[in-house]
This record gives sequence, C-alpha cells and structure tokens, in this order.
Amino acid sequence: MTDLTTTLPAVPVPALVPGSSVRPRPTGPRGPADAVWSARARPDAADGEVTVAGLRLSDLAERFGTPLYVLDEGEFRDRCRAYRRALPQAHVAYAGKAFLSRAVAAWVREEGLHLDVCSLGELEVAAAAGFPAERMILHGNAKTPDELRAALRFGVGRIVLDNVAEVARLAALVPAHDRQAVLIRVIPGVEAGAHKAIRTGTADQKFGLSIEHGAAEDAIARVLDQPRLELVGLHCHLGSQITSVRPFLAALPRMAALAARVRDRHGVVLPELDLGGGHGIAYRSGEHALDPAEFADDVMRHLVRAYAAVGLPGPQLIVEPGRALIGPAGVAVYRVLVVKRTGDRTFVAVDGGMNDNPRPALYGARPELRLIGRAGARTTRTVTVVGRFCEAGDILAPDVELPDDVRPGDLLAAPAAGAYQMAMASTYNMVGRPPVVAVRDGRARVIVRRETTADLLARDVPLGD
Ligand SMILES: Cc1ncc(COP(=O)(O)O)c(C=O)c1O
Ligand SMILES: N[C@@H](CCCC[NH3+])C(=O)O
Repeated sequence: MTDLTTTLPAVPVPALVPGSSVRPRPTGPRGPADAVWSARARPDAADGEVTVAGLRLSDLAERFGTPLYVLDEGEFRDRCRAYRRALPQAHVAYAGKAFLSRAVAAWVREEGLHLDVCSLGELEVAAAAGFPAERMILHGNAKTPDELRAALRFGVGRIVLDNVAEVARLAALVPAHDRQAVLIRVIPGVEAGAHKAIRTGTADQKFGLSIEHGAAEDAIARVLDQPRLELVGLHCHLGSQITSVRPFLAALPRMAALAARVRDRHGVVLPELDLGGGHGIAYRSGEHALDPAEFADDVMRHLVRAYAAVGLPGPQLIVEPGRALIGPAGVAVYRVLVVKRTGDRTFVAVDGGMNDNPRPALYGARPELRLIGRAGARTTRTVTVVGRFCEAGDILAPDVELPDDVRPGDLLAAPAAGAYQMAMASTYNMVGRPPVVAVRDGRARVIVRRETTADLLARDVPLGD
C-alpha cells in the first residue's frame, strides 16, 4: 500500500510575499468545471429565484411538490460531450450507479458513451432504454449467478472480474465455442478519494485483486487458462470524488508494469486499460473539480510514456466517470417545515433529508443550501438544516448562512445534487422517494415519479394472505 503523500513530490504552495508577483492559487472557481450550478441555471436573480433551463425552481416545486430532484438534461449531455471531446481516442463509460433511469440511459446512448453497470437492475434499466449491450461494462465485487447469466444473455461487451472465484464461475456459463471479453480489476496501491468509505485504490478494502501480493497475477494466469474467456485488459478504480489528476498519473506506471509482466510471462499484450472513474466535482462555491480537459491531457501523455517505458504500445483507454457527468446536472429542492431554536442552534427542518441524500451522514458531505423563491432578509444567521427522519444524525448541513427571516413554507435548493443522492435513496420511516424531473429548453417532464404510500404498501403482503 502506498500513501501518495510519501510517493509523490509535494506541490509547493507559494508564499504570499508583500510586493512580490507570487500569489497563492486563488481559492475561487477556476472555470466552468468548478461551477456548482449548471450552465443553464440562473442563480443570481435579485428576487432570489433560481431558474434552470428557463424554468423557475419555485414553479417546479409548486407543480411537482417537494422534495424534488430537478435534472438538467442539457448539462448532462454537455458533460458527456465535453468528455468525448477531451478524450476522442478513449471510451467514456457513464457509471450508472451515480443515477440511472431509462431516460438517463437513453441520453447516454444518444451521446455515444459506453455504460458501466453493476447489477442486474442497472443492466435491465439500460436494456429497457435500448442501450446496446456491447457498449456495457459489468462490474461488481460479488456478482450473482443471475447477473453473470444475464450479462452473457444480453451480450454485455466487457465483464470486469473482481476475484478468482468468478473466473471459473463465469467461464462455466459461457456457451461452448463462445468467448467473453473480460478485464481484471486490480488494486494499484494508490490512495485517493474524498472519504475512507470511497477509497478503493489500496489493499484494505473489498474491491479488486492486489498487484502487490501477487493475487492479480494469479487471477490473470487463471483467466488465460480459460478458452471461453478473452482477457482484453486491466482495470483499476482508485476511489471517488478525486479532484487532482496526480493519483491517476501515479497509477499508470503500476498498471503498465503489470501489463509488461503479463507480456513477459504469458506472451500476451493486453490491448485495453480501464482507469475507472472517481472524477470529483465542486459541491460548494469555491471548491475545485477535476477538469476533464486537464485530466485528458495529463493522462494521455503519461499513459503513452508509461507504456513506452516498458516497451508496450499505448492501450485503448477506458474511463468511467459517474458523478462528474450527472452530479452538477441535479438540484434538490426542499420545503422548510419547521424553524426552531434548541440549545445554541437554530434548526431548520425540511421535508427531505437522509432518505434522499444519505451523503452527509455517510461521508460528512455538506451540500450548499440556499433560500429560493423570494429575496429574504439582508441579514443572515447560521442555522443547521436537518431532515425529517427519525435519526438525530439526519443533518443535511450543520452550518448554513440563511436569511434571518427564514420560515416554514420557504424553499431551499441544493445544487450539484445529481449523483449518489436519488441513486442511494431509501424509504426509511415509510416515506416514499422524491420524483426526478428532467428539464430542457423550458420544458419539464417527470422521469421518475414520486413514490407513494400505495407503492410502499404494494410490497407489503396484506394480512391473511
Ligand atoms: C468501478 C467503478 N467505476 C466507476 C465508478 C464511478 O465513480 P464516480 O462516480 O466517482 O466517477 C465507480 C464508483 O466509485 C466504480 O466503482
Ligand atoms: N456513494 C459515494 C460514491 C461511491 C462510488 C461507488 N463506487 C458518494 O456518494 O460519494
């Protein structure tokens, strides 16, 4: 296991010397990639209103109810295009776990991306949207036999093997005279990611096979022994919400060295390298995102160099961003139900919370919440915005500056809400999940409807049955 802080040279932070031209890097956004609101959002109106794709969020809240998730289709498509433009030689696969529905799968299909799926459910949603199976990549640290069978039946393009047991299990399911293209997920020993729970580049977690301990090479030998499996490449995924390109660059020579050992030991040149996803976004004003163009420039340069250094041609690159494509396209809208003072704090309780956004409770994430729909008082106070669920830890943000006169009935909106919120939503306390409304060119359409109590009761077996 390698701690990046010890293996990579520290980036010197220039001191602010009076009268000198050396300035620390600005803490504000550097460009569009750092924006927390989508490019089609107008968040700065004097009346406090925010519009997205020409629609007022308060009108959408009125029409569809709250809590509400608004998804800016144009922003999502723009981001898909930006990635394809930045990486014309690579395959860009949208990681559906960030949020998937039939509409989203159709946008991904139309934009010509590949799709990373990690369950039978994701596979079937994508298939229902007409997504071509050969552009799908199946992941999972513990794929069920049903998932493996379905992947073969649908004709999924790539299956990423995560453990040795899967090698024989999958090979046994592939029909005679057929071959399934697979990659092997390895642990490169590079630590990256915004929180321990989402770091997957080092050995002390459940995903992948360690390079360091020989597990990866053992699995590779076993795959090469299976005539019904075709090993086309290596895969690694370092973690999530990574805002610097450095960890990706650190992984490249390690992946190249492993590819070279495969060539030396087995005489096989692996044509593909999947570097996973993990590209970070700005959740709050002033935070930095991983810029796709910068990522592309640096990674392509270092990739060719790392492979050339071991005498291999540059492989076909695959990347799998999820959050970076859908995160900034989403906005969560809540209605304030209660404002109360307890102890030293003012609590502002909204009609959503940890059920639709478990990220604050899981990773200490802090969404940027703001009053919308009216201007609000000029003076502000620091409040704690909490949800409505039966957990003291159901805190969306512990310290938000809101206008002094915030009151029940007000609307709060959080940008950058498109990834890993609705996708991870639950029905705790028997509260149905919010709808997702896609907006484009002044028009709104429900792409996932609100979950009703009738939906919840539909799964609950009536008494006497
Ligand atoms: C294998 C794999 N690829 C891609 C992703 C997408 O990650 P992100 O949404 O951080 O880009 C994940 C999740 O972290 C993953 O496990
Ligand atoms: N759910 C995590 C990301 C996990 C990515 C899954 N591989 C988050 O919200 O940050």
